[in-house]
Amino acid sequence: MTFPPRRIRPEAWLPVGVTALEANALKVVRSDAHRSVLAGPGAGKTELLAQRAAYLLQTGICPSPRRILAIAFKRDAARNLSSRVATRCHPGHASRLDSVTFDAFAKSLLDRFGQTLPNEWRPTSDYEIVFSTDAIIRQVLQSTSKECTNAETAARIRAINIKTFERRHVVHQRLPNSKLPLTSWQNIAAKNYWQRMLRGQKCSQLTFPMIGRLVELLLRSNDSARLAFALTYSHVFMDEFQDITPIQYDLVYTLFRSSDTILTAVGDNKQQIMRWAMAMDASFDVFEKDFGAKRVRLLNNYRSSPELVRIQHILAQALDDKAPQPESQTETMVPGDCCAVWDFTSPEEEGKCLAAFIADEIAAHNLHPRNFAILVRQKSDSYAGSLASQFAAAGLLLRNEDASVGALKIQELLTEDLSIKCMQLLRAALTRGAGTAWTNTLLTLQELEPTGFDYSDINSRRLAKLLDEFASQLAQDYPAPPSSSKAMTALIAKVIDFLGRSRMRAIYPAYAQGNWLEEVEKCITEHLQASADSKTDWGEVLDAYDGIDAIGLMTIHKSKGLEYHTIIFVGLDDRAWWNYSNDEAEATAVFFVAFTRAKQRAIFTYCSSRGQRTEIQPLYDLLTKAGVSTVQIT
Ligand SMILES: Nc1ncnc2c1ncn2[C@@H]1O[C@H](COP(=O)(O)OP(=O)(O)OP(=O)(O)O)[C@@H](O)[C@H]1O
Repeated sequence: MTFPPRRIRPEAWLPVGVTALEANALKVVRSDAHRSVLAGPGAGKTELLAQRAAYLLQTGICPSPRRILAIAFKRDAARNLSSRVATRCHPGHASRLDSVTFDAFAKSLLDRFGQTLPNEWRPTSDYEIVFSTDAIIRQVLQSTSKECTNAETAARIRAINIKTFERRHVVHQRLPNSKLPLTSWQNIAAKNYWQRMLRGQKCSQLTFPMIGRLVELLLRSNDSARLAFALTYSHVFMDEFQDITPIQYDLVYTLFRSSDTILTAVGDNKQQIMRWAMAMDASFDVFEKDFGAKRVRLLNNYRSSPELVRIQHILAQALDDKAPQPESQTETMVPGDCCAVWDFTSPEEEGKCLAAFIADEIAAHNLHPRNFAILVRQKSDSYAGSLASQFAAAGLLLRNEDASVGALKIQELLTEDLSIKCMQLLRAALTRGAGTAWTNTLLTLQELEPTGFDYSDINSRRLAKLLDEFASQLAQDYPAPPSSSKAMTALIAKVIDFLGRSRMRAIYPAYAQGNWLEEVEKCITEHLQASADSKTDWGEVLDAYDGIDAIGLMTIHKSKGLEYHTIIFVGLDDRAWWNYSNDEAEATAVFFVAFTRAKQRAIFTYCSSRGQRTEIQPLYDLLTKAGVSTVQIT
């Protein structure tokens, strides 16, 4: 694909990389007003944002040096959008899209402006990011209740639920400019908790929700910081808007409500599976009211076959009886049932049958292991062991993407920028025919240039020469993967040194936090060492690192935003869905997310030795209503 480096007239602009967009999507792409886009799975919401970025950048409607800010909830979603834009735009345009997670965005603001917070709320500049722990909350609540002179207040504080304390009483509302007024027992407890986290140790300890609240306060009370942001960003995109928390929404509101920045929010209420993590109610309604955003619906489904879309619609109606009927834009490619429940007598039989089925499908239909995903509700470890050995017996590699390597899960490590850059460089230097890796590494070097890259030939040649020299030396020093962990550590250190540690820290703020860069470096080394196990060819090692030939096993939450030819959900039983009756709506949304990852086929397995299916009967009823049959596999 070639990208125009210069401006295109808006009326001459055409979608890039897709043949067409549905009419409503095109309207949003070209819109000059706030919009909210509600659409079902596979409707092309993320694609719409990528096209809108291309439109705004290529036409100059987002004029240099102004930028687009795209905020997502997860790193892989942020990366998904930036890589779609990178394949649709000239690098000079694509580099003006900042696609970040909410947490990274809030943290970068705290790092830049945190010291301007009022005394009462100012953290130490070397603050640490922590997760709230029951032990600290318990300790704060106990000491607060002991200090209380009023017996009733003390009793109420003692009775606070530790699990929901932070959400309900600490970060539930905007912070005041001065001290928290001690007008309620909740505020007394919250104040002591803030004190403990801000000043209880040598450096402040903050959770991401606390950071969000502090940043909202600092922007509210710092006009010039707010103005700087509004001037920087002409447009803001928010994907998966159904999952936004009140903390994140308040931050967006404070930053952009009074600015000329244009906001686009896309999402699907039926895929709201983060209520446990504070996702707000009716986020689209609130946004539309506050910003005067007009709502647009998309009706196409570019992912799933017509039959899968028909079944999806029955599930969708259980979540929203007014959900419009989407229209599949793809064809059915598989013969027979595209959805079924398979009943097994034992997990061994189940593993054997699934492995044989996938192996046959790969052979018969020219599919690839990555076309399949094994999904589980949670605790992937408890399924991985036995499935992996059955799969290995059938010549298939199953990889638990949820398994930990050091401080990260494999799936998280693979979306870490440091890991991506290191693997690209190793591929470019140590494998044959790695043209794409070479190009991407050059782009990385451009991105990491200290003064910003100017796209002159002389500069491009200078970086290409640098890379060439480094790659040749690496190939000479490491003809085969090192077998000792010491040598592997030295290799990764060398690669990161070449990219430039301080530049990585400057470009990716997460790496400027504590020793996060070194933590990720350790994970990369550990995972590469494991991937190199008894292999002598660099190509095979790097493929193993990326899991290129492996079938991924992951939780439904981790599968969000992804798509596969075939998904196999293992364990449609009460034990896996143990909290089904606590929040039926959310559980049904989780089920909907799993089902809608499939392009061509969705299979659910059940094994009586793992649990009953009484509690989750409503999920089975939905499948039955859609005409999905249950097959006893013997
Ligand atoms: N206009 C289009 N033409 C062709 N294919 C498209 C179009 N829009 C999206 N797609 C493809 O359809 C699939 C789903 O798109 P996308 O991931 O953007 O959907 P989504 O609405 O964000 O999905 P979900 O909410 O389920 O994660 C992707 O493979 C994408 O490349």
